[in-house]
Amino acid sequence: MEENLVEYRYKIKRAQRRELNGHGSFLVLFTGLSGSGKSTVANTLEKLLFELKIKTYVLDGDNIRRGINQNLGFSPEDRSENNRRIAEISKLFIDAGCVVLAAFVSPYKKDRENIKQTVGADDFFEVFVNTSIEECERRDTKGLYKKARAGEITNMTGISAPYETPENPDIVIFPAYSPEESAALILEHINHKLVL
Ligand SMILES: Nc1ncnc2c1ncn2[C@@H]1O[C@H](COP(=O)(O)OS(=O)(=O)O)[C@@H](OP(=O)(O)O)[C@H]1O
Ligand SMILES: Nc1ncnc2c1ncn2[C@@H]1O[C@H](COP(=O)(O)OP(=O)(O)O)[C@@H](O)[C@H]1O
Repeated sequence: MEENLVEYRYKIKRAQRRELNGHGSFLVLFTGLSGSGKSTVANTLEKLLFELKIKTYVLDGDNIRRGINQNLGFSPEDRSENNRRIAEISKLFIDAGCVVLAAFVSPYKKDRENIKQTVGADDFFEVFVNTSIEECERRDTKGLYKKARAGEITNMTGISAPYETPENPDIVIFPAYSPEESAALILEHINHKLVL
């Protein structure tokens, strides 16, 4: 990091923004294989929160990679950098008073740990979307698994790149739950974080 940088202390603080919004702000990180249901559940939860007049924002792997992270691929180093930037973006949104719903494969334990450290443990909630590789491959919503099996995609998580299962997620979601059930369950578990 550049050593001649001094943090400018903003006059309006995070606590004041939370007060203005009337609710807490934090990151809900959805991690799991491609096709596990991260985006579906994150967007279903956002709808529930939106209806409760909670200020939210969804950060989704595919979308972020089409914009700010378009220079990154799927090597372990690029995934780490992708996750690092997501953490920093989440931190800004949390500072702005929003509940951030981030849906990323985030396959490495170290990267998820770094995200937690960046936003702070109190402002971090980890959702493991525990859908098996077999089920994700059966869904193959984007045709990526087929391409990976054909050798057209390298570094495909679950096929030719690892997914390190979360050891201590705050909640685990299974495919037996409908997206609505999953969202409602997560809401129950994050409710206390919303209360100021
Ligand atoms: N090789 C490989 N492995 C995994 N995923 C791949 C790959 N290539 C492309 N995609 C698509 O990119 C999305 C995953 O990007 P993420 O930013 O979430 O991944 S990571 O956290 O940096 O590992 C992922 O989105 P989701 O399907 O929503 O998970 C895929 O659509
Ligand atoms: N119980 C479930 N929960 C979430 N998604 C499910 C479920 N059952 C089937 N699906 C389907 O699986 C797919 C998951 O895709 P998506 O949400 O984009 O996953 P990811 O963001 O993890 O890649 C969607 O087509 C969704 O409709």
